[in-house]
Amino acid sequence: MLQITGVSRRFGEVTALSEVSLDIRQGEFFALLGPSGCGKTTLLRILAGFESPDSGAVTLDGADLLSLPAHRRPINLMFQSYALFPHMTVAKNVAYGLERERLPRAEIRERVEEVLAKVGLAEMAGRRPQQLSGGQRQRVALARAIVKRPRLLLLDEPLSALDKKVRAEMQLELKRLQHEVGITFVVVTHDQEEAMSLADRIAVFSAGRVEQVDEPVALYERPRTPFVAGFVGASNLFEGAVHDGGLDGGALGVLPGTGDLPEGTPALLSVRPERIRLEDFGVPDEESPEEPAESPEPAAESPREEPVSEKPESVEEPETAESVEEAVSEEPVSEKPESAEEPESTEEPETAESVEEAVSEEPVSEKPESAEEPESTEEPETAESAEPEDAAGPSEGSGDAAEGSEGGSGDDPGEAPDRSKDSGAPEGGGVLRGKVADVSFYGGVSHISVVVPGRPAPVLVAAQGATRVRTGSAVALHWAADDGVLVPQ
Ligand SMILES: Nc1ncnc2c1ncn2[C@@H]1O[C@H](COP(=O)(O)OP(=O)(O)OP(=O)(O)O)[C@@H](O)[C@H]1O
Repeated sequence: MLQITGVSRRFGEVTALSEVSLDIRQGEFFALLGPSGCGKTTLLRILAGFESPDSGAVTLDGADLLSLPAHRRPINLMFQSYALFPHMTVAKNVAYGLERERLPRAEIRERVEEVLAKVGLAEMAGRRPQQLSGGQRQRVALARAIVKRPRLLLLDEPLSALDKKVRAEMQLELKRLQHEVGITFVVVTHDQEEAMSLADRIAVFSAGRVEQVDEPVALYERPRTPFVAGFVGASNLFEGAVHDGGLDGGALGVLPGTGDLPEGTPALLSVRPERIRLEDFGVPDEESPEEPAESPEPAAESPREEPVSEKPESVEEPETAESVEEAVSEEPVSEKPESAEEPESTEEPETAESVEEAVSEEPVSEKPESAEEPESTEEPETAESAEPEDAAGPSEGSGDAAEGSEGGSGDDPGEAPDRSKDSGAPEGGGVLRGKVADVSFYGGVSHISVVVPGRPAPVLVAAQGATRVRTGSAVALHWAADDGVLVPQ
C-alpha cells in the first residue's frame, strides 16, 4: 500500500535517513521505533509532505506521493500536543477540517456524531478541551484525525503526553479504533513497550537505517542485529564466537544458544532475563544451618514481562448529553492564539449556532495542558530481604519461578550444595554461577541482578511474582540452548 524505496535525507553533516526501504500494508498498524535522533520523525515528515528526501521514492497505492503537496495527500498527521482549539467545543474541533472542505452541514454533523461515538465521546460533544482529561483530549485529537477518512494516519509519539495509566488505556483504545476504522496507521515512538503493544509490525531504526522489520514477538525473540537485541526489551548480551552450536564466551566457557551461524563467527548471545532460571543456594555464613537448595519448579516461560496489572483509571465523568448541534454554539474565549493547525481564517469568533458559522471561528491552538500527571516513576521495592526466612517453605506452593531449577539440569534439589566462602558461588550445575547483587520487585516481576565472575555487567534475571532470593545469595543460572539467540556481530 505504502512503498518507501531507498529514501535518504541529509542535514549538512547529519545523515537523518540512509537508504530506507519499507513496505507498509493496507490496514496495518506499523511502528517506527528507535532512539532519539535516529530519523523516524524525518521519515514521518517526508510522508506527510513537510520534508523532501534527497533521493528515493514513495508511492501510495502505486501512485507517486512525493510530487503531491502536503494538503493534497490522503494522509493525516496527529501530533502528541493534540493542537486542539481551546475555545471550540469538542464537536467543533472535530468538525473543523470538514468545514474547511465546505462539506454540507448535515453531512458534517453526521460524520462528527459518528466519529465521536467511535471514540466514546458522544456525551462530551459540548465540552471544551480544558474541561477534558488528557485521555479524552487525546481521543478528540484522534477523532479529528480520522473524521476526514484519510488513507493513512501518521501519529507522532501519540501517547507520550499521557500519564502511565491513561496511556495503557489509550493503547488499547488506539488499537481497537485502528481495527474498527481500517485506516493504515504509522506511529513514531521511541518507547519500545508502546510499539510492541500497539503495532502489527515494527521497523527498528538506528542512526538513519532500518535495522530490522518484524512482528513484535519475532523482534523480541529473534533479534537479527546487536542493536535490536540490546534495544528491544532487556537482554543479557554475551560476546564471543560461535562454538558447538552455542557461544564460546572465553572465561565464561561455552554458553548454550541457537542460531544459524558458522562455527567461529564472532557473535553475541542474547538471553532474555525471564528465560534464565535461578537456583538459590542462600546467603553464605548465614545462621540457618539447614537450608536446602530450592526444589525445582519449572520456570514460567513468558516471552515478555507481564504488564502492570493496575486497573486503568476511568477518565469519564458523567454528564448531561449534549447534541453535536448544540455543541457547536460556543462563546469565544480570549485565549492567546498559538500556532498549530495552520489557521487561515482571522475572523472574530462568533456566537453562532450553526455549523456553517462555526467555520469562521478563529482557531486557537493551545499548548498541551498540564492536566496530565507526570509519569510515575516507580521505585523498585526490595522484595524479599524484608520477608521472614521461615514465612514459607522453600519448595512447593511458593510460586517462585525464579528459584526453580530445570528438572533436567542434573542438580539434586534435596541435596544442599557446598558453598564457596570466597566467591559466594555454589559448586555444581548451572551455566553460570554468581552472587545476587540486587533484588527489586515492580510490575509484578522480580528483577534480580547477579554478579558473575569474569563478566563486567551483572546478569539480569526476571521472575514472575515475588521471589525469596536475597541480596548476597549464591546462585546458579540455568538456561537451555533454545533460550539463547546467537546474533552475528
Ligand atoms: N531541519 C533539520 N536541520 C538539521 N538537522 C536536522 C533537522 N531535522 C532533523 N535533523 C537531524 O536529523 C537527525 C534525525 O532527526 P529526527 O527528528 O528524524 O530523529 P527522531 O528519531 O525523530 O528523534 P526524536 O525521537 O528525538 O524526535 C537528528 O540528528 C536531527 O538532529
